[in-house]
Amino acid sequence: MNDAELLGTAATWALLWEVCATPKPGLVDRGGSGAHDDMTFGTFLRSASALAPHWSLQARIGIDVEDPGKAMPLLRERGRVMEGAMLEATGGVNTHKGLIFALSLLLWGTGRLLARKESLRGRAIAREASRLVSGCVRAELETLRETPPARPLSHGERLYLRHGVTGIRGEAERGFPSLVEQGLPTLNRSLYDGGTLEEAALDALLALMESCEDSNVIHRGGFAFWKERYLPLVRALRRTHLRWDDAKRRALEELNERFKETRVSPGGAADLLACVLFLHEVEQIALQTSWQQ
Ligand SMILES: CC(C)(COP(=O)(O)OP(=O)(O)OC[C@H]1O[C@@H](n2cnc3c(N)ncnc32)[C@H](O[C@H]2O[C@H](COP(=O)(O)OP(=O)(O)OP(=O)(O)O)[C@@H](O)[C@H]2O)[C@@H]1O)[C@@H](O)C(=O)NCCC(=O)NCCS
Ligand SMILES: Nc1ncnc2[nH]cnc12
Repeated sequence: MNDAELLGTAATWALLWEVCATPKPGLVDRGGSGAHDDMTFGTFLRSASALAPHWSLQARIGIDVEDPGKAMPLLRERGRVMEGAMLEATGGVNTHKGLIFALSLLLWGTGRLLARKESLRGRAIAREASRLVSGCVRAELETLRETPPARPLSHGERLYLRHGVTGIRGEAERGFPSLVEQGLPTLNRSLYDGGTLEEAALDALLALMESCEDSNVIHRGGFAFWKERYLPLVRALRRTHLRWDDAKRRALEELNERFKETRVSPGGAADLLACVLFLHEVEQIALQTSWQQ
């Protein structure tokens, strides 16, 4: 396998682990469909399979194309092909749209560092990736105030205009702070403490739920719900259950039941979890190959 193919495999591995990790509150996992009535575990496997051949091409752009201004249109073009493949595989359901965007940026960042023979640490990859989207909150969201488009606004765009929520764009532009300051360190700490990869992934998911502006939760539950109910609930669960035991699993299952009733889905945090798993896998591969750690 060449470097781009190896990175593509790491991306698919991350998508599969994200959906397999169980129990996830409100999300699709091996136990069920959470708060979703239009997708199942099988839908995610189909989506991940359809996306699998494309990730190495995004990594290849990273290895070959140095200039972010030249790389971004190429990544977008491939991203649109990927969205088409996803929709075809899932019968029109949006399983991984946000992730196609975020992971394509990270694959480019990883490819760049590889080409420059620099250290492949998660933080460095995220910083590099953010160069692709510098100024995008202003360019894509703030300008909506001055020139509203004729088409319907996306959930993310509407939430920015109403509440200043920057969602995935803000996360990417700021160098993915939820990934590098919360998700990845939490995953590593949990593994260091003896947790399984699944337990560590669930710990990372909770950390991401508490730290990111999840436009999926906010659009489904409302801004006040997110700030006053959802965030305190997640914070309390994390503080009460520091270690893995039956009580912690039960608490996650109970939260899943609550989210199912209220249709709350932390889809943005799920996408970021796949990104954390990808960064973790890249760091692991770097330990075992000639890549710089
Ligand atoms: C920039 C794009 C990602 C497109 O943005 P768009 O404005 O079209 O979409 P958003 O509404 O902003 O949401 C994008 C998806 O990103 C995920 N997400 C949300 N918050 C975060 C976060 N804080 N960090 C990371 N990721 C986040 C989220 O994906 C999950 O939600 C899916 C379900 O979403 P959706 O269908 O909207 O929700 P439902 O409730 O199911 O819908 P209804 O049935 O009620 O309608 C779930 O599967 C997760 O994957 C958001 O959905 C990019 O795609 C794009 O257009 N790029 C082209 C332009 C570009 O490149 N711009 C550069 C910008 S920096
Ligand atoms: N496991 C999951 N469930 C629901 N939405 C998601 N978006 C990304 N992963 C997801």
